[in-house]
Amino acid sequence: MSNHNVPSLYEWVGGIDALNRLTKRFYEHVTNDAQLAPVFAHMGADHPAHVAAFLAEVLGGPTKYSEEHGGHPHMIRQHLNRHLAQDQRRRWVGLLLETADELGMPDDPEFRSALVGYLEWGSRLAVINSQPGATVDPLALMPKWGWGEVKGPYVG
Ligand code: HEM
Repeated sequence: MSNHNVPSLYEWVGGIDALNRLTKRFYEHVTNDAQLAPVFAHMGADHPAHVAAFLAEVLGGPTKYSEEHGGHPHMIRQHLNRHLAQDQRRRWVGLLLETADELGMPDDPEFRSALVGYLEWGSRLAVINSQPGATVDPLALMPKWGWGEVKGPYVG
């Protein structure tokens, strides 16, 4: 397969319908999870769809989250001052992956390692941005995730 024909992670997972199925089921589980339910007690009915649109854009799909939902700065703002803890972050990632298994999402090692790489990276940023004193760069670019590397060491 030439590079030109390599599908994006977005295409591989099954597009926006698959991501909507994933986040809908995931947040159903979240509301029944002792550790996570309190964190998401005030989320709106659109939260799963917003997170699906965000993931879609990160994974190489349509740029709807940037165009209609405020892009990366808006997402970061949603995490400010929430004092998220590592055990909550770990549960969030674990439950999302369990939900992907439950729904029969692609489970080839290449896709899952790329997905886990993004979820680890993104969820750790969410924790960092939820601590006191964190600020939002209004020009923050949307992360883009592909099949490979994390593009170098942490620079803050
Ligand atoms: C890769 C990791 C993550 C992504 C992509 C992500 C994505 C998002 C997005 C897109 C929003 C804003 C939704 C909107 O526009 O309405 C949001 C809000 C939020 N996120 Fe995250 N998030 C991540 C990790 C986490 C983790 C680990 C936690 C906590 C354990 C968390 C807790 C929250 C909360 C509490 C909100 C606000 C919900 C509300 O409206 O009340 N997030 N997240």
